[in-house]
Amino acid sequence: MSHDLFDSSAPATDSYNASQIEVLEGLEPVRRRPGMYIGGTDERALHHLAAEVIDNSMDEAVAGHANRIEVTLDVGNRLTIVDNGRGMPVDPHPKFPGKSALEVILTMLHSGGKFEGKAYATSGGLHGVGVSVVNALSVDTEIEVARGKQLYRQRFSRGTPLAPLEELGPTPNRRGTSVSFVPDPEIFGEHGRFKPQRLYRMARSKAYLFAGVEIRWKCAPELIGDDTPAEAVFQFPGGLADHLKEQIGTRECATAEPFVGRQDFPGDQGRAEWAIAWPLWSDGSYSWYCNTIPTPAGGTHEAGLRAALTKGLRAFGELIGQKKAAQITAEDVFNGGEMMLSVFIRDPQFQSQTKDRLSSPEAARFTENAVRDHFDHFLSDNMDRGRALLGLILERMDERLKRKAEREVKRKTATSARKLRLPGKLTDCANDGPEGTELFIVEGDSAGGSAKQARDRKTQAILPIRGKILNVASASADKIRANQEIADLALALGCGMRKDCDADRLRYEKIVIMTDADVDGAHIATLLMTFFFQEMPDIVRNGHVYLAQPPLYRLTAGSTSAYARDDEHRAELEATLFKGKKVEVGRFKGLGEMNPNQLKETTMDPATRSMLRVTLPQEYEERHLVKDLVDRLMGKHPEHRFQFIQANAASLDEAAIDA
Ligand SMILES: Nc1ncnc2c1ncn2[C@@H]1O[C@H](COP(=O)(O)OP(=O)(O)OP(=O)(O)O)[C@@H](O)[C@H]1O
Repeated sequence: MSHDLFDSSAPATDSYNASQIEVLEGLEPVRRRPGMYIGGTDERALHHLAAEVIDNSMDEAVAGHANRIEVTLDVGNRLTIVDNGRGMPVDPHPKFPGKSALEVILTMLHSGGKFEGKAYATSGGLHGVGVSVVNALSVDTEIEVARGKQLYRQRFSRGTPLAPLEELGPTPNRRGTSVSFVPDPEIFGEHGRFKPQRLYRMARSKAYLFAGVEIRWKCAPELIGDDTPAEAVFQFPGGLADHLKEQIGTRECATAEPFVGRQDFPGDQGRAEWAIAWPLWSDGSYSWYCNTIPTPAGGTHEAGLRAALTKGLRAFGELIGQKKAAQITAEDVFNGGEMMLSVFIRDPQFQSQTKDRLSSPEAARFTENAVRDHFDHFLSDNMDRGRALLGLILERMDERLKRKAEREVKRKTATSARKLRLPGKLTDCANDGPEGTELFIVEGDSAGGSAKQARDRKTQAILPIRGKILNVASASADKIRANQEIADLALALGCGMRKDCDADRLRYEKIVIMTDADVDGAHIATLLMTFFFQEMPDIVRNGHVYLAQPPLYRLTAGSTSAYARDDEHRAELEATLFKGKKVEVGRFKGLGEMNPNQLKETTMDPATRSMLRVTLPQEYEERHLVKDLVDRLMGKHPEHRFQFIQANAASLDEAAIDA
């Protein structure tokens, strides 16, 4: 059966067929779009490669299989991470004949041992993507595995194995994995080099997060430029508390001891550890982790901590009769605090492969419950300590409320002061600030009345002007200054005139000249444009001035009706929409004749109206001739006008002469 849609005479689509549908295999998608996997190709992304490999060794440690990790940066931008864990599996993979598990891990996305929670309980790895991405984006990767007293090795370049897995012979005293790689300059550029200081900090913070691991840092001396040591050993039996102590140094805090704790979640679901202090002077510092992965953007574990601390302080306030404490917000508790929170949970969910933010919903409840109990004890076991902390937080709360009240007063006085200076006949819009607001300059009071009803009160202001305003091109400066209409206009716009004109101070985003669609209306619009050009040229140049396009006719036939801007538009509508129909034509004598709904629909509502933006003719503007043109057309000497009309008459079409 034939159908128009399948018509063979349709334009050829031969080139769009199965051959156009690509499936990126293996690690190709990673090289094509590295950003999807590591968040870009900048310095941060480069260091993300290091984090992926270190995280794998940390997962081995947290699972109880490793207690030592070495991080070594060598010349040639080579980074090597060695652990003494179980070693990546090397046996042939049952699903991929001829390939070892190691090769599968390194060359296939979504291969890993952390999906099921059998080999690891609370791991940072979960997507099975990390080390294969590192491999794809490295020009030289070398993996060594010591397992079952045997040593194995395989090398790769840009994700492709250079040879099959080699068995190198016995290694009786060694076990674990070594991953050594050089990031690909094709991806990260020639300048994409590891920064010793960044790696050093990364290695150190990992050690704080898990007391059961020792991390050794080594860096080729020629790479060390700053005060980063070339060698260091990190082990922190006190975990986060050690880290916090170092960070606080000798600063005085609200409580002599920090709030430090650790709590398992019920049902073997993981645990939370935290270390928090409130120095008297601090800008605040926050470190959140999940399964040793830093989550700088926070997430659900952080939300749980917020809730626990805020509710805990409010409850303590109630306990000691401090009613004010009910108004404490998380902002009061967090601002100026130095906080570290590390949770370990099963099967965590992050917002992306770069794991910046934890999104597992259960982490909020687990963390809140775990912390809350300890915090209640921290406050009430030693009442002086509780009072001291509550005192500091209440001070911060008072400051916040004071700032808020001041802002409120400032805002109010600013608005009322401004309102005082505004002309009486201006009907202003409710929104403060120019964004999205419009001033309609309307001809005559009756049109002003309709416009007031038709406007959007929030964003549209109305300024009615009476009849023809002064022609500024032929008036003296004194006369202009003395003119009330112009003074009102200038006040409403707020941007100053002549030398003082500053388009940035304009009180509205758009100024819309809305006059009747007749000769008088055109004359008034011309006078206004002359005014803007001469007195406030920048607001024209910056495109703030518009001409409304009210219709001249309303055409009706039965239940169909439409508006026509001018005679030409009317003829067009009669020949199309109303073709063959008996049309009733109504002519609007002025804007004031339209009812507010019609005015809104045709001329004022941004969704349905059309407007013209007033611009300066480019070729005149470039030659600084606009002023000259305006003077000739609008200035004191009628003979110049006459000459202009004679010279240009041929180009004026009949319709214009008609008008
Ligand atoms: N140092 C290591 N020791 C033991 N096994 C490892 C080591 N590094 C990686 N593996 C194994 O390789 C698998 C794949 O690692 P990969 O880094 O690709 O992903 P992942 O850690 O599972 O998840 P993610 O993509 O979230 O990092 C791991 O799940 C683990 O089974």
